[in-house]
Order: sequence, then C-alpha cells, then structure tokens
Amino acid sequence: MVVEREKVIAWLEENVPSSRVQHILGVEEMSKQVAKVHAADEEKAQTAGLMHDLAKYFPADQLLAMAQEKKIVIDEICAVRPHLLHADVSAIVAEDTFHVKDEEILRAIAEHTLGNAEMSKISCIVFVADKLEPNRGDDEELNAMREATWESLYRGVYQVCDVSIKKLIQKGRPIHPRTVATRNWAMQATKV
Ligand SMILES: Nc1ncnc2c1ncn2[C@@H]1O[C@H](COP(=O)(O)OP(=O)(O)O)[C@@H](O)[C@H]1O
Repeated sequence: MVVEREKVIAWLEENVPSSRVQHILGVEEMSKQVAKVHAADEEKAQTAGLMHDLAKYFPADQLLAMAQEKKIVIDEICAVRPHLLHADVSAIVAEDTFHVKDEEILRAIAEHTLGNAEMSKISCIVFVADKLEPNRGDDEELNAMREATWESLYRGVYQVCDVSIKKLIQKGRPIHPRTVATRNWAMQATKV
C-alpha cells in the first residue's frame, strides 16, 4: 500500500468516532472492489478510500483556516457551509501528515463530497463508494445505485448525484454547482 495502513487507522481511531471508522473502512473496501471491476488501480483507490474523511470532524474554523493557508478557493456555498471543505482538508492532511504525493489519490480525496466534471476513474470510484458502501444501508434506492455502479462507473456517478441533489432539495439546502456539473458530465460520459 502507498501509505502505512495501520498508522492511518490508528490516527483515525484518535480523530473520528468509531461509527465513522466503520464507514471509512467500508469505503476503503468498496473502492478496492469497484477498482477491480472497472480495471482501475486497486491500491490507489483503496488508499484514497481509507483517507477520504480524515478531516471529517475538524471544526469549521480549523477547516477554513487550513483551506485558506493552502489557497483553496472558498466559494459562497463553502463559506456558508465550511463542513464541505472537509474533503479538501482531508487531502491536505493526507499530504502533510501521511506524505501522500500521488496527485490522483489527493484529488480523489478532495473530490469525494462534491465530485467534479472530468473526474479520474479513482475519483469516481471514491465518490460512489462514499455514498454506497454497505454501512450506508440496504434500501431499494441504494441497491439500484450499487447495481448501476457495478455495470457502469459513470452511470453510478450520475445516479449518486441525482439522489444527492434530490435529498438536498428535500431538506431545503443549497446545492453546490460542482455536483450539478458532475452529474451532467457523468451522464454524457455514459454515452461515449
Ligand atoms: N453537492 C452538495 N451541495 C451542497 N451540500 C452538500 C452537497 N453534498 C453534500 N452536502 C452536504 O454536506 C454535508 C456532508 O456531506 P457528506 O460528506 O456527503 O456526508 P456524510 O458522509 O456525512 O453522509 C451534508 O450535510 C450534506 O447535506
């Protein structure tokens, strides 16, 4: 593995609640499996899955300060909801604390919540695994997205975007435009 897995798990056990560690391990495993099915680098997918939520429980002021220090663009929605920066900040922790240098892994961590148009396969894999790993539950909607993902990674991505957008609308929350761009891109990508 690119990083020392046991060290990351020990760090997570200190910094996130045990239910979140279970989710993270679920994302790690599902990322590896999806990578295998879709002929992507399994080790990179697994590493990005393991590290995607390092900063999940950092307080808002810490997320904002770390993002500012690294010159990450803090747009209007992230300014109002700094929690969305946990993805970018997790990539910072992966690089600074665990010395991850691989750009594809770092991008996959940074893109796991909002997605991005033109995502790499590794980014797509972590994006869907975060929403679909087994600890997320077992209802019809989740299972349909899982089926789609095994058949076509891009179909999985756009279906996950659809459901995320639908849930944000139901809760009356703002929708980050990057997730809309991700949906449109992934939908197009299923046709080529
Ligand atoms: N595309 C988006 N636009 C705006 N808010 C979002 C978007 N995606 C997720 N969120 C919000 O960000 C928070 C964290 O999302 P996420 O990391 O996916 O949640 P979790 O892993 O805890 O289920 C949630 O409150 C969610 O509503």
